[in-house]
Amino acid sequence: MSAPPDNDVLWARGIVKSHHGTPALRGVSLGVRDGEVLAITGPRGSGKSTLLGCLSALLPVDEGEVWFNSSPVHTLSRAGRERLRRDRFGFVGSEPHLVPELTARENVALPLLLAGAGHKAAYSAAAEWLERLDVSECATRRPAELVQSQRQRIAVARALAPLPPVVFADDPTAPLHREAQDQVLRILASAARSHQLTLVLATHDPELARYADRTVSLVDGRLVGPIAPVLHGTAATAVNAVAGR
Ligand SMILES: Nc1ncnc2c1ncn2[C@@H]1O[C@H](COP(=O)(O)OP(=O)(O)OP(=O)(O)O)[C@@H](O)[C@H]1O
Repeated sequence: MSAPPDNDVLWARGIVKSHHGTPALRGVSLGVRDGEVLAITGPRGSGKSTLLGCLSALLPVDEGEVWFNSSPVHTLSRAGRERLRRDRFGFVGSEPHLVPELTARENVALPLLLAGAGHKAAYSAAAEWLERLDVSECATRRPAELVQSQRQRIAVARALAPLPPVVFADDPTAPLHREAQDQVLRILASAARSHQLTLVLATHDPELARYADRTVSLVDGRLVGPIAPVLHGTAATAVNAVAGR
């Protein structure tokens, strides 16, 4: 087994994954560099969510390897994967799953409090992120009192507030209209860049991939197109250089 390159925060090789016998990934190899904003595009059903799930330790792979910071993820137990997700990863899905009993500010402060932050620091960070996401006015309201697009902005604030090393975003702008999509993606990408977070963004809309440093495309469970899977090793250095990687 060869070790992943040092500057890749995530590294996957030959991932195969099926859902109840339906193949979703058919041998995906990919490296994500530390601090990179990477977009994974592809049509509906091409395997984007499954790839994000495998990279973010939500789903165990059927075959292949996934590494995070040079440590294997594919060999972790379920509890180990859960710990990794809780401690190191942030996640924004296409539906905002907020705690209904908590206000917006409490929802955003929650991961910080669980990570051991003091009450004052957690609440002031939460207020700051709500402001950045343009939903300060929602701070003391509960999810049921808000519209879907406000809830989604709060979910984005909650994912970013603890500044996890890697944020996974699976079609995060699905509930938003076009202008808000651009604003939220701009905030996600700029927060990632200013805090040196790695952002892995899945979207079926190639337009939205313009916020990324690099885009890879999935079709039918395979990486395709002009942007090939990231290769490593001496022989690959020239190929990657030509491809601007
Ligand atoms: N829980 C599941 N059970 C059965 N099949 C599934 C499941 N999740 C995904 N699939 C199938 O796996 C394949 C890849 O799905 P996946 O959701 O990863 O694609 P996607 O590119 O993210 O699609 P979308 O853009 O619609 O979210 C599809 O054929 C899909 O129907």
